[in-house]
Amino acid sequence: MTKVDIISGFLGAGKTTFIKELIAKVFQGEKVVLIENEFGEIGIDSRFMQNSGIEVTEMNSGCICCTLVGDFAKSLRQVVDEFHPDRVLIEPSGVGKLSDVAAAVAEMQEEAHVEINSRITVVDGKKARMYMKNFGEFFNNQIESATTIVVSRSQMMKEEKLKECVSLLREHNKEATIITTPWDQLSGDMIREAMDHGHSLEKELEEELRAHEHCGCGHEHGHDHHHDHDHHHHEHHHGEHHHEEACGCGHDHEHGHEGHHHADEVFTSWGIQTVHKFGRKELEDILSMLSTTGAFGTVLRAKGIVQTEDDSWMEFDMVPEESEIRSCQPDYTGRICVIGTELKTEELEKVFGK
Ligand SMILES: Nc1nc2c(ncn2[C@@H]2O[C@H](COP(=O)(O)OP(=O)(O)OP(=O)(O)O)[C@@H](O)[C@H]2O)c(=O)[nH]1
Repeated sequence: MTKVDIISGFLGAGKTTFIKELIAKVFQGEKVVLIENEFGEIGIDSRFMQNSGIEVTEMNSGCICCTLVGDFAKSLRQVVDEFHPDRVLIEPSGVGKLSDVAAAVAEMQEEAHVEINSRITVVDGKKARMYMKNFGEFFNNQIESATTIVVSRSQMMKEEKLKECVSLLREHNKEATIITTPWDQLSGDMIREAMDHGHSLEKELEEELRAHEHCGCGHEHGHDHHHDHDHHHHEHHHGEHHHEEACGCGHDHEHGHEGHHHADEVFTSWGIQTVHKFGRKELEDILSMLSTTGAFGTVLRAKGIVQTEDDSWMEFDMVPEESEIRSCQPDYTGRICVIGTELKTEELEKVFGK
């Protein structure tokens, strides 16, 4: 039986960084495959995993919980058949709904010989309040569906702010283990323990689900459930399709007060491959403009790898109010990906597409 751990989290939360930590500290000696789903068409992240010694399957240009759900099921089956791994890590795109991804895995648990071990959500502690308010439909779903929540950037937060963040998370999930200690201070055993707690929650949920399986509405219900134990969020999964209409079974099918959208109805991405050689200052200025002006739409994430004027290479990461540029090894070509809402692609083209 292959264990499946789903590591979700909103755009730029720290999923990839946390997965690196898991591979280095927790899954040593295990045969691990990572299925990585990027919303943008230009994949950036797989290169970060190149030296980690694990197999990486990339799925770009859409969301494995909506447009790519069929491809995703196929990929999961394929990696299990081909590699017989001990563990498959799934990194959904930052705008994926964890409940939908988990439902897609749950649907094929038996035939693919996999079992969900944990549903982890990485949360940028500094932005939790803002994302809850602005993108609650996606952000809260990831919180509500998690068995373990990992707060990133907690080392940059004052105690008061961290407390506030935890109580916000608790409003949406009373059961999950919340990791607030910076993960680089935790031993592999401690992280595993927090995940195993998630595992027992997952089992409880499955049992609870079996007990409630038939509500008599004639619809097939997915194998997923919010575990805030209030039943306002009773959600129905219908494989690839999401029905908005009332089904008359007497349950409240509201998908939270925010409505029910696919990620590609709300978020857009823009990307290019480029041979342009950027100056460090030039790149810094662009990232600062993306993050502080509305001239490019609402930019929630930018990342990439580009060549520099002196023929070395740099990779960059930008989330609102935070950007980072690092030197790195050369890549086969320069690549840039930007994700946000109402992106002004002509403006992005002007600054990046030289
Ligand atoms: N200081 C600090 N930076 C962090 C932490 N976690 C992530 N980051 C930074 O945040 C940026 C995004 O991190 P990623 O791990 O790529 O985030 P992601 O969730 O995989 O992002 P997507 O590509 O949007 O899915 C990077 O610059 C990281 O170095 C953290 O705990 N502390």
